[in-house]
Amino acid sequence: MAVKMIKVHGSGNDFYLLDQTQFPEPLTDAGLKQLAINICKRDGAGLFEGADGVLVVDKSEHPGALGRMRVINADGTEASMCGNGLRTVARYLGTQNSRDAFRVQTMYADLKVQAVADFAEHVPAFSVEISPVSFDAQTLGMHANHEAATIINEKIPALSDTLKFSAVAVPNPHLITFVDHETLMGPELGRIGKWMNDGQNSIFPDGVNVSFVEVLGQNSIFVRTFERGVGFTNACGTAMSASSLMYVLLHQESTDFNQEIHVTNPGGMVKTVVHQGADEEYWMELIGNATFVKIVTLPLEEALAADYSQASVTVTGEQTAYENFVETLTTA
Ligand SMILES: N[C@@H](CCC[C@H](N)C(=O)O)C(=O)O
Repeated sequence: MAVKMIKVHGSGNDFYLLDQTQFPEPLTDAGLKQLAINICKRDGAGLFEGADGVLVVDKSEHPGALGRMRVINADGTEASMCGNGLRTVARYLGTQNSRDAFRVQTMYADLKVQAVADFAEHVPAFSVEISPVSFDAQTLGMHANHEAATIINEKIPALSDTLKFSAVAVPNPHLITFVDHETLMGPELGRIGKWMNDGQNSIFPDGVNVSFVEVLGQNSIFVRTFERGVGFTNACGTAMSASSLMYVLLHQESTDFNQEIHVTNPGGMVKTVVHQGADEEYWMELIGNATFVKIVTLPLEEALAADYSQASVTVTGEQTAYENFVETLTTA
């Protein structure tokens, strides 16, 4: 049996999108994990250039949801959400069903998604809802500062003498700190990110996505992320949403809810808007590219055995358009 996957990305955070409805029976969780570990490997060991994870699309039984998205990280662990991935899944399901605005089932919520104006020619873009938000240590799987119930803009002395962290689940766990440019580009992010995701530390035993954020100007931030289950990525959509939330909450003197925030990252840019709902709950809009790079087909048995010799590929041409778009960001 052949498996068809689409290589996609949002801000350079890249995935293989696997529609399980192509199979007579969906793959088992063990099969999905093995596939993700095999095909995502970098440096020529995976399928083509590898990926940060696999986006698994399934049918949804939920009324109003056009489909379901599961996120398998490159190391085979499953994440509750993926903001950059959701935009590409929204594009995939929207095209299949000729719909512009709908919901997608994710692990904890059926999230609103919507097609928006292209970022540039052949750079289609989507807006996706990021929620639910929680600061609760139990939800985050966090054991820090003598079992503090929340950590918002506070030092975690075990991690760093100087940095102040905020821990927030959106709903996957994030640790956010605002830093100067030197710290943004320095070694601390790698040190803390690797340590918090070693599976042995007592602060985040299940791991956490760690982001360093530099404020570039009013409603303009740069986010660099070390992702749980992956490592350094070009961008992490939920991290950029969590960082935008903390930017609004901690910089009320210069910004507020419902304002568009320009978020740059090593792979490009997105826009975010932070909202506070009627019940005081926070939620974010994440708006960015949903790029389909190529379509890859290979025998399933071979993909599961990490043999890519019979893989065939059709390139869409969208990556060139995306790279041209990113070029305009650096020359603007
Ligand atoms: N890249 C994603 C997040 C993927 C999941 C993350 N690695 C985790 O384990 O929580 C995004 O764009 O949000």
